[in-house]
Amino acid sequence: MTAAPTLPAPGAHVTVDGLHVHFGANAVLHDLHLHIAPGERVAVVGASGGGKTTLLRVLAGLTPPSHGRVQVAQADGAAPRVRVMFQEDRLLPWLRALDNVALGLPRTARPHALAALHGVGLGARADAYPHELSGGQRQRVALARALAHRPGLLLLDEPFGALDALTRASMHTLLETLLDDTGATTLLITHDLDEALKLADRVLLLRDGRVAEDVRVPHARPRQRTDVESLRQHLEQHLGHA
Ligand SMILES: Nc1ncnc2c1ncn2[C@@H]1O[C@H](COP(=O)(O)OP(=O)(O)OP(=O)(O)O)[C@@H](O)[C@H]1O
Repeated sequence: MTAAPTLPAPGAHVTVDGLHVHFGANAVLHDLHLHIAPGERVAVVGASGGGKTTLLRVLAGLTPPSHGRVQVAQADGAAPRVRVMFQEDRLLPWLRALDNVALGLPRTARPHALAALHGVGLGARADAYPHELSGGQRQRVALARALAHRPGLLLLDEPFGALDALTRASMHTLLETLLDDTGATTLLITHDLDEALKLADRVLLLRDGRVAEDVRVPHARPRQRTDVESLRQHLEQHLGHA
């Protein structure tokens, strides 16, 4: 019998070598190289249309590379579990919150799905349909669904972009706690430099289809604004030219 995936997966290792993605004549990613260590949290920023979502989709296996090598590997050799969370929650409207979280998990993992829902503070709303939840609550269900699969690699595409500032701030705190618990390697696409500097260990700036800047964020938690202010200014300056 196959065991239910109830144990945390160690973070996956990501290797991208010489990645090119073309859509017809449009060369979106051009000789991109990237290594992400297990458990690392990387934010990706850059101009609109600069290829951030394309990179995420390649890592998710949704867009094939035109050239190059992309590898997502678990340290223990297990098949990597990759989950994606988008700006819109993509919950199935006809399924209750718990059923949305449990979708794709074996029946034996249902208690685990409920635990994930508790983890995002929505254990009491397990029977609610998506339309009965607020936007922030639906994103929390989406986050529980992503994490219930114990991903080795969590890919987040502007997951909090549609939320108000207060809800976004509480989602940041929640995400940090949950990532500390799961150890998932994380790639976060964001337009918000403050969000990038708050949540990530590294910030990558994409320009001309490549990684133009790769900066490490000081590790102190909670981070003080002064720790990251010079980094923010540095990235802002480069974003201006992205
Ligand atoms: N399936 C596709 N077919 C053709 N062109 C595509 C496809 N997907 C993306 N593109 C093009 O690739 C380029 C990069 O798009 P992508 O969504 O990766 O950028 P982005 O950096 O995520 O942008 P944004 O910050 O606005 O979300 C754009 O010019 C876009 O039109």
